[in-house]
Amino acid sequence: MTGSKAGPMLEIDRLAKRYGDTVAVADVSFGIEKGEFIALMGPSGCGKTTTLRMIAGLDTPSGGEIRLWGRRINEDAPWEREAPLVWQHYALFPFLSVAKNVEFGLKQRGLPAAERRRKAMEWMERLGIAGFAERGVDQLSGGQRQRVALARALALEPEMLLLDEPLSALDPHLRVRMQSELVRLHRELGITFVCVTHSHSEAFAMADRVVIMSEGRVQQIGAPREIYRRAANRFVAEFVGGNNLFSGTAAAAGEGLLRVEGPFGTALAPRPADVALREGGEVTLVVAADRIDLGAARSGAGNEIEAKVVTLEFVGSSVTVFLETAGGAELRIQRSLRQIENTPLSPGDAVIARWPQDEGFFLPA
Ligand SMILES: Nc1ncnc2c1ncn2[C@@H]1O[C@H](COP(=O)(O)OP(=O)(O)OP(=O)(O)O)[C@@H](O)[C@H]1O
Repeated sequence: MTGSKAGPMLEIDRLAKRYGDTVAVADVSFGIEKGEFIALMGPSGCGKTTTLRMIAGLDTPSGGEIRLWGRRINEDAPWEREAPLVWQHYALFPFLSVAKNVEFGLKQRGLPAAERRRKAMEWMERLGIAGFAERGVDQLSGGQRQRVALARALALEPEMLLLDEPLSALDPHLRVRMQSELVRLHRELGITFVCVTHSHSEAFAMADRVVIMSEGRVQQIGAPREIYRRAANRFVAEFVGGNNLFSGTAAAAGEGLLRVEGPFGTALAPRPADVALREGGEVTLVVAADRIDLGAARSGAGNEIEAKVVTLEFVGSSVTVFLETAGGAELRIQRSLRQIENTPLSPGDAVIARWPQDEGFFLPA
């Protein structure tokens, strides 16, 4: 093994990929630590799959560098890479048994038959598919096939596992179960996982850090909580959902606070120290929908906005209440079903939306 083991395991440095006139990846840089679970997320066409394919060695970058333990690997074929990067998807061999599928990569590596079988059995047991070892993969359910694909990838004992939309073919119930199985495997094995997904819930439930991409660029990298609670820009604030974006004019309000006035009303929030927001300029205040409370009357504390209930949307045990302010701005509030049951609401009701000043933050100008 060459290269130093200090610093990130994998470095993506100003990576770019063009197909003719199409820019699939414009300029992407980030590092991955050994043992991390990273999710690449973004809207369709943002370049996440292309980024993963370049890490896997299935596509050659047009610009920039990929370094594994400090060594450039741009031109290395997948099988030449010091750490085998495993592409995990659904493509199993339908004419081979489960065991033969799991053994496949080991056979290619020239492992003796007895050792292949032993290793394959170990992984099949670990993933709960040993009982189907001799069955054809076409006789398995979606979830069982997914486990075969995982066992086949993990039998190679890779340093890094690359997963491309690993759960998208499963039904919602199974998806949630496999999601926690992937998290458990990751924790037990200590292998680095890099997963591409378009699903917020998947990325935020599984990953240590999420990389949010748009138009071939990274918009934000951070722990799920960090991204939810403090979006770096408008794209992320809108993409992750669950946020209110209030636009208006800024005015100083003393004591490190900035006031914003707009169609939504008036609110105060901490004046950002690191961002140049001009008084009298246009600013956008972000307030998470689950941080806003509802009341029947003003209390005189924090930010309070008068509004009318427009509609309520029920999803599982969570409710989104859509409100309209006197100035015609939309405001959304997220509550649990239980909270709503305690104070029933109907369209047309007049309410006060309130939140503490330090729950809001301004987007960079
Ligand atoms: N082989 C190719 N030839 C030409 N254009 C390509 C090729 N592969 C990808 N692209 C283009 O590059 C852009 C990024 O594609 P990519 O597959 O990386 O996006 P993505 O974020 O994974 O999207 P999705 O979630 O839809 O899979 C898209 O505009 C796509 O059409």
